[in-house]
Amino acid sequence: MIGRLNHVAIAVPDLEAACAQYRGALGANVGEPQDEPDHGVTVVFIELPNTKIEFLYPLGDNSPIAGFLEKNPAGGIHHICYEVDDIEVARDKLLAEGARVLGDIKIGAHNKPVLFLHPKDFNGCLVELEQV
Ligand SMILES: C[C@@H](C(=O)O)C(=O)SCCNC(=O)CCNC(=O)[C@H](O)C(C)(C)COP(=O)(O)OP(=O)(O)OC[C@H]1O[C@@H](n2cnc3c(N)ncnc32)[C@H](O)[C@@H]1OP(=O)(O)O
Ligand SMILES: [Co+2]
Repeated sequence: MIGRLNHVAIAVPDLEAACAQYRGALGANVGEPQDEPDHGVTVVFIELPNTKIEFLYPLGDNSPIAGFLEKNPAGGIHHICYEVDDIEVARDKLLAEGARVLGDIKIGAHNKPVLFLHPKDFNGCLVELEQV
C-alpha cells in the first residue's frame, strides 16, 4: 500500500539556525518558512535528490509538537511520511487493522490529503501518510 518516502520531519528548537546550518554546512536547497495554522506548525522543506526533509517549528498555543520539543529540547526526528495512492482506502484498512488514526484527514503542506498514525502503534515512530 505505501509507496515512496515523501519526507522525514525534524522538529527544531531554532528554525533560522537550522535553515542556516543546512544551507551553509550541508549545502542544501532550503525553502522558505510556510505557516500551517491547521497543523499548528511552521514548516520549511529541504529538497534532496531522492526525498525531502521537513523542519517543524511550533505555531500557536496548541502545537502538536510542543510536547515533543519539551521532551527533546535539542530537537529530533519527529515523523516519516509515506506516499499512498488513496488515503481513504489507506485509512479504512488501518482502522480495520486496529491502528489509531490521529484526528481526521487534513490538507497537508503540499496541498494534498494527509493523516497521522499513532507512534505507539508503529514501533515508536509517528507515521504520516500523504495521498499523491
Ligand atoms: C504540515 C504537515 C505535512 O507534512 O503536510 C505535518 O507534517 S504537521 C506535523 C505535526 N502534526 C502532527 O504531529 C499531528 C499528529 N500528532 C499528534 O497527534 C500528537 O503529536 C501525538 C503523536 C498524539 C503526540 O501528542 P503528545 O505529544 O501531546 O502526546 P503525549 O505526550 O501524550 O505522547 C504520547 C507518547 O507518544 C510519544 N510521542 C509523542 N510524539 C512522538 C513522536 N513524534 N514520535 C515518537 N513518539 C512520540 C511520547 O513520548 C509519549 O510516549 P511515552 O508515553 O512513552 O512518554
Ligand atoms: Co509532515
